[in-house]
Amino acid sequence: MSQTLQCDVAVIGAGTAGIAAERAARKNGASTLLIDPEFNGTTCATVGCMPSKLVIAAAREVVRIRRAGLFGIEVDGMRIDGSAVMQRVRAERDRFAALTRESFNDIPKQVLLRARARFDGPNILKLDDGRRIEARAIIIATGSVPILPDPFAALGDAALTSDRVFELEDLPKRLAVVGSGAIGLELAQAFAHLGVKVALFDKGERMAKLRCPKVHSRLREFLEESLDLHLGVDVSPHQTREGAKLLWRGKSEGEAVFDKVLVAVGRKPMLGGLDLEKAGLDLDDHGIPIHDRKTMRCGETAVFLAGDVAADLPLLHEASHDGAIAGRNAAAFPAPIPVSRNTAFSITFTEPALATIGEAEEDGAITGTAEFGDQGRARVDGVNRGALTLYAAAPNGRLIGADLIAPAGEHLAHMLAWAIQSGQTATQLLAMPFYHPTIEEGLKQALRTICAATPIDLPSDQDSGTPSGA
Ligand SMILES: Cc1cc2nc3c(=O)[nH]c(=O)nc-3n(C[C@H](O)[C@H](O)[C@H](O)COP(=O)(O)OP(=O)(O)OC[C@H]3O[C@@H](n4cnc5c(N)ncnc54)[C@H](O)[C@@H]3O)c2cc1C
Ligand SMILES: NC(=O)c1ccc[n+]([C@@H]2O[C@H](COP(=O)([O-])OP(=O)(O)OC[C@H]3O[C@@H](n4cnc5c(N)ncnc54)[C@H](O)[C@@H]3O)[C@@H](O)[C@H]2O)c1
Repeated sequence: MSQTLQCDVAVIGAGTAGIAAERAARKNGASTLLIDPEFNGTTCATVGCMPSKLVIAAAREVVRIRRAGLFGIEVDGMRIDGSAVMQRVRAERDRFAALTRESFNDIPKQVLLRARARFDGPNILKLDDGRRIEARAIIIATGSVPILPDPFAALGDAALTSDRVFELEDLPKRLAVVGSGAIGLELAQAFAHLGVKVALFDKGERMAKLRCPKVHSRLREFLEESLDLHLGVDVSPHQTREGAKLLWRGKSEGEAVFDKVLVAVGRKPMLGGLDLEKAGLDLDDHGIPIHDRKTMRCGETAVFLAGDVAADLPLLHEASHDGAIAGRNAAAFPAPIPVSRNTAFSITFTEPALATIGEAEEDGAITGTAEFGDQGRARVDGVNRGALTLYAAAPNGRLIGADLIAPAGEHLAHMLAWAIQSGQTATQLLAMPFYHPTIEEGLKQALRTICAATPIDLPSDQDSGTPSGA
């Protein structure tokens, strides 16, 4: 007879969300089980955030070296050793992945079950090693996987997804990137800066869900400095003796042959093989269990979601927050405690960084814009390019969102997300200290435009002028 294990909370998937969920449930007094077939490290460490940022870090050094001439510094004989670049990416990536695996040592041994789980009833899981689990509550934290449409899969080894791209032994000579979401933008531009001949394609005309046309057109301009960009096109791939041939039709037409094609057309929640129909869950039109983001609970059931599988905001910090919420609420089942969620924001690590924060649309929203061409500190550092649009609510100028592509963009994005979450108005932000000369001073222009559109005066003890180069 198969062994049956019992626990308060069973967590399926030991990624960022699952680890956080198990930890939160155990901290809240629940007996837990954490199930994963691999315990191989998270998507973030192995094939996601960290290896992609390692490629970008190498590319950033190239950009800096190329910029040195601006300061009167000539760097002769720069040579990019593609194999060394990719070796460092993998070595550092492996270190991050090993650290994640080591963190499993902090979890009591009996909690970890190396197996693949599926539902056998609303509170019952069946493992592929024959064991069964009866749990008071179950958290699904199985992540997401890259989408690889059949015509691209037919390219065989020439087709890459983010799961395989970091395994490249060397930089390809010609790379097509299909999809201009976060993965496509980051990797297309980074590989282009590393000397790869890159073409980036998207069937849509708006990249990275940007709302501000001005910020979008600056992104376009910056990308086109190093790669060929084709938006609004249908791409069809063909395998030829010379390599992978792509034909595209739509807003532009053409064909070209590439050594590799990075397919970055989105990720799908990993729900296949879970036998969800046995869990008694209501699904939405995309097959995702309907859940409440404030509790991560699925309807009135004892099942919770956490991380990419929930398909809300497939980002690392959201996965770990989902996990903490789901874990605590699964432990407290059947009395979950709703929480309010953080201001949504995403940063795409292009050069310069791109960010969308909060909301753009609201009745009577006021906008304020800033450009970085003449911004003091940005000019000093030779990074004076970019645009920023702030969105604020009428009538008092409370900040609700922003789109930006700007120097120090990731830091500006954090500051703005924190200001938005704490309900600050443009006037209140302007009353904060701004050091000089910094890129943060570049915000003043946009904040002042918003203040001017509200009935609330600028703080009377504040100078409304601009120090030299601010
Ligand atoms: C290339 C790339 C770059 C990224 N860059 C960033 C970034 O810069 N910043 C950012 O915020 N986000 C980034 N992300 C997104 C981020 O990596 C994800 O949002 C996050 O890793 C999701 O974590 P998760 O716990 O939901 O999933 P995962 O870490 O994938 O964990 C899911 C786990 O579930 C297990 N599992 C699946 N099915 C079963 C089953 N039936 N039984 C048991 N276990 C199962 C899997 O083995 C896996 O261990 C990036 C993603 C990619 C792909
Ligand atoms: N910096 C970061 O935070 C970061 C970095 C990388 C990934 N991520 C996460 O990973 C998720 C997945 O990233 P992604 O870039 O794969 O997906 P995405 O959903 O963000 O973008 C996919 C893009 O592919 C396009 N597309 C879809 N089908 C196509 C086709 N057949 N031909 C041409 N274009 C097509 C879409 O129009 C879209 O622009 C992101 O949503 C993000 O949450 C985050």
